[in-house]
Amino acid sequence: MWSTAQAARLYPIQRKEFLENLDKVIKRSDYPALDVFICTADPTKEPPMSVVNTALSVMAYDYPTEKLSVYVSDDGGSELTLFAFMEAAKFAAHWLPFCRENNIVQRSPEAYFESNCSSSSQTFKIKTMYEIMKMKVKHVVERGKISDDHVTSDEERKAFNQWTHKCTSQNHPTVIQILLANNKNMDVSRNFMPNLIYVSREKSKTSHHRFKAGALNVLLRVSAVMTNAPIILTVDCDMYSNDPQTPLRVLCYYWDPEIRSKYSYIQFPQHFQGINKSDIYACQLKRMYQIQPMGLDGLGGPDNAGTNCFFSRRAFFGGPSSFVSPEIPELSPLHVIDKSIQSPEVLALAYRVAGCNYENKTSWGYKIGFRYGSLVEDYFTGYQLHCEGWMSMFCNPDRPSFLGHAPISLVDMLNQQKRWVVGVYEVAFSKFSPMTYGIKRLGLLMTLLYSQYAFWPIWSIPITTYAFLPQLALINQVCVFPKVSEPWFLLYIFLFLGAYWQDFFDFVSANGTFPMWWNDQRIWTIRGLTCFCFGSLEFLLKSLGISTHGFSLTNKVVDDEQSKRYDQEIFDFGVPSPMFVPLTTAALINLVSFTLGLPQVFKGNNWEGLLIQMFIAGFGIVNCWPIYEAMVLRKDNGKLPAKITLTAAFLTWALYMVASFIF
Ligand SMILES: O=c1ccn([C@@H]2O[C@H](COP(=O)(O)OP(=O)(O)O[C@H]3O[C@H](CO)[C@@H](O)[C@H](O)[C@H]3O)[C@@H](O)[C@H]2O)c(=O)[nH]1
Ligand SMILES: [Mn+2]
Repeated sequence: MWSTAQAARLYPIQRKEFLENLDKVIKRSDYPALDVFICTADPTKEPPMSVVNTALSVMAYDYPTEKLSVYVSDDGGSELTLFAFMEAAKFAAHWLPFCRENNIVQRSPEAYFESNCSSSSQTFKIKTMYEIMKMKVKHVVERGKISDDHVTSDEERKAFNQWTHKCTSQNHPTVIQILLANNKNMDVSRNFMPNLIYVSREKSKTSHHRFKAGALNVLLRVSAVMTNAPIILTVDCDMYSNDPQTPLRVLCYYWDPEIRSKYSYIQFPQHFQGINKSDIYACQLKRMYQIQPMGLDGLGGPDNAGTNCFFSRRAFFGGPSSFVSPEIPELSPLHVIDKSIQSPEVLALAYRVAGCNYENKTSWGYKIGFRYGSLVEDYFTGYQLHCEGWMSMFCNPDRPSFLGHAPISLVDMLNQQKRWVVGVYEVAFSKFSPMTYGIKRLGLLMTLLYSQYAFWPIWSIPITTYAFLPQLALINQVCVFPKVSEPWFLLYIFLFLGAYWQDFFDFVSANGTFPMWWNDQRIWTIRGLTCFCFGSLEFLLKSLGISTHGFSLTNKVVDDEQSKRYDQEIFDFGVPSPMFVPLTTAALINLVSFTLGLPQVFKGNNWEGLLIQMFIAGFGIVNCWPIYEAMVLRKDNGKLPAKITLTAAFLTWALYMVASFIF
């Protein structure tokens, strides 16, 4: 595991773009078109207003509006989301010129109004407008239906009539709604606005919808029919643009034909907003999102992170020198659009390609488009593109190009990463495993790095071993490590200090602080005992055909009490998740073994032999501190449920008995 990570240290790259030179090379009128894909899947878990903010922030890009189209995929198939977007389209007519005329850099309205924005009367007016929209959308979402007085035109009525009482999120026809067209709709300053298109693909119980990858493939096809831009940006609904010049940065690379013919995507990192000071859940994932991609960039390119990524459309249709043509010519990246997006033929074809049976007997998801077969469709797609011979790039400007929200409760974070575990195993143990398939196509170094992710969850084996074995042995006075006086002792000290120092150094060089790093290593041990174990088990059960699993959305709604605890840096256990059981058991075993070991060591009973074990148990205790607090000291709703504590106490006793029997 350690050696796979070393490849990322060999050729790290840090890039810089010189936007001021762009004008010397390209005229604004020659900019290539850009299609933006935004995914959302459930109006209750992903508040529509947050999706609206994502969309508004990219619609306000510093980019010619006639070249810009924003497609929103609503996998929840909800008229509430459509309603929110109808409101957003109206608000955009004010927001876009406001940003342009006042040179606003923060173009997500929510983030802008939260920051110390100017207090001019114009700002006040637009803020009021935003608040009214927000209230209206919130009200509609809370009630769960759209009352007649919210529908203002026949066109809107017609759109909502597509929902019948039979529609559910898993079973409904396609709805495609052009909310803004860049040759028709003008803002209040009489400039055209970008295209804004709502897409809810057809879903039926009888055909697999392939989660996010399926949604993105529908957008790939619908956008091919409507605008067919050569550049595609994918953004999740929990992110927003934090820099309106981001597409210009992309052009700095993309405009070079040499680069265009070799590179499939340019990945921007995920930076998060609202993380507490020492990032108690290590949600920034600094290593995965910021440190490693720089290293990968020097070897062949970063893996894909699902969001904040600019793709070349061509990359979805075979390798750089082996074009795979789609089943109908209208979907080809080479196809030239000669009709307006509102024309009936275009719409009819768009409806057809969004149908749930359209992909049957085609190459979509296998040779074309985003790839199916893994819950981490982003990792898998990026990997497949690299295997086909594409390269990719990592671009990390000083001002974060995108900002997003990370889960702020422990269980949300663990559930999210449990899904990732299942996803990476789906790749690791498939015919596409980096060890067998990747190695022939990627070379050794890239294979090592892809394997590092594919086999990421096997960390649970050493972590679980270290959490229990030395401690149980300590309780029974059995030494499992060399004595202080033996030369091997030094090896352990060297490995421990070396690994921790290297880890710390990496972290701090990526602008991390000591408390952040401390939490990062704590969460690493927690993962090993929770989501890594449970994800592996889930994957095993699935492989044996005993259970199935889906894409469990990461929760994006938080209650006030929870976010207050988060701001105070207090761990949130709250729900009785089975994942907490091994964690709490480990916490108790470490405590028990340390307490029982201490008097023995003081008495001088074999202290030389037990020192490392005492150290590990002590280290475990320090790391488990929030768990003890949550177990006994706290009274709030985030404390550890009594059920978990009791189960863990029983297991601790059982382990103790078994161990004394064995040792
Ligand atoms: O059936 C689905 C499921 C999810 N989504 C969308 O996928 C995105 C990511 O979902 P989220 O619940 O936020 O998952 P995260 O774990 O936070 O996302 C990370 O991991 C995913 C892979 O598991 C990647 O797709 C994401 O880009 C990456 O940020 C969201 O916009 C969802 O709306 C869909 O469109 N359809
Ligand atoms: Mn997310």
